[in-house]
Amino acid sequence: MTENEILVEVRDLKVHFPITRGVLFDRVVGHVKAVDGVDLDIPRGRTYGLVGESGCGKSTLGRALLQLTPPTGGKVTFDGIDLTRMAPNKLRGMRRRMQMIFQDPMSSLDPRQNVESILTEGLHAHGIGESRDERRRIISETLDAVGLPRWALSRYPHEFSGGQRQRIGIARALVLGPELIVADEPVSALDVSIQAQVVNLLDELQDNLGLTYLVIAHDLAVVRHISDVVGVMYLGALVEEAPSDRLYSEPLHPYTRALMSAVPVPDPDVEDRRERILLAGDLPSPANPPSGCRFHTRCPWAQPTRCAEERPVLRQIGRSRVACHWAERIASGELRPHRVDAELVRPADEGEAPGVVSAPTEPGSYV
Ligand SMILES: Nc1ncnc2c1ncn2[C@@H]1O[C@H](COP(=O)(O)OP(=O)(O)OP(=O)(O)O)[C@@H](O)[C@H]1O
Repeated sequence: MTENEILVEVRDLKVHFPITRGVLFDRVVGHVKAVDGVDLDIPRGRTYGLVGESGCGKSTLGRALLQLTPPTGGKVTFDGIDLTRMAPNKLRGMRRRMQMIFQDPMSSLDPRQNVESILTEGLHAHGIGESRDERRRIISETLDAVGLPRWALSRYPHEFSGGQRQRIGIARALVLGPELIVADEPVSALDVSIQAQVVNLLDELQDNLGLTYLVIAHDLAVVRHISDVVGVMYLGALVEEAPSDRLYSEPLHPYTRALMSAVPVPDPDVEDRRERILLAGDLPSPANPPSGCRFHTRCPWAQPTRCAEERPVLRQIGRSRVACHWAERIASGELRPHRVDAELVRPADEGEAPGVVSAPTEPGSYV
């Protein structure tokens, strides 16, 4: 493996779901542009975190990357192989190398199958293991790797706690020896106390097995600790992508700043003074996205020129890629946030400091 070898390359990926109407015959009356032109790279052995509010297209992107949802356009290359042009039978063979972990292990595990049967099923489907003994060995090693005891094999999913069920879900993916794992909200159904254990397990498995992850989460804290690079999605497109430390210390896109400002800081002094940006209004419909920059209808920094007409491309600014026409001038403080159907409030002790925009929406409703 070479340093920074790209395992997954996504180019101009689009997934548009048709909206149909009609009594006798379905007519296509529009499209939900769930993913609408995404470019990203995931280096081998690294973790790409994908964040954004509900409905912005994260899951659809993850599924399209694995070709579980057929893309409408664009290209996904895995280890140099173009998956979007692959015949279905060849793609089935590739699935072994690319696995998915789901949010709710209870609904993704068949309650009628015991753990042994759940794990053996994948081995059979992909013709892994020459003999029964060989398959048993693979399964035992996988159980050890995810920290489940041997007696788990004869038990059924409902006999386990949420955290253990997620370990079964991870084992089911791992038993096939994948290189890439797409984890869609892997811990959001778990108690906070259990979340860290599962995140640590994913981390440890990556170190031991050289796995590559795409971790999808609406919770910025989950993604922060596990990701090398984080991409922020809004209405089907990436608005910012940066190394994890950089994104959290210096968010450049107004939407990223809004997301970050919703995360509480443990230090009470910093917490009192930190910028809070509550976005106005709801997420527009992906069937009818705003013109120009999709975020301009909610952006506290939207300008009278360009924003409503010209769709910004992701462009490199320092170590980040940002899709905002004004990112540099916002970062320097030259452009100030203004009222967008929202009330501008300044922290009492900060005078002319950047404004805090409060909106008549539920706090936290956008993350
Ligand atoms: N099979 C489908 N048919 C039609 N529309 C779909 C389909 N799957 C997803 N969508 C729509 O595509 C958009 C993106 O959905 P997606 O589930 O990818 O978002 P998300 O960011 O993962 O949200 P969540 O965290 O709530 O799952 C939504 O508007 C959703 O309603």
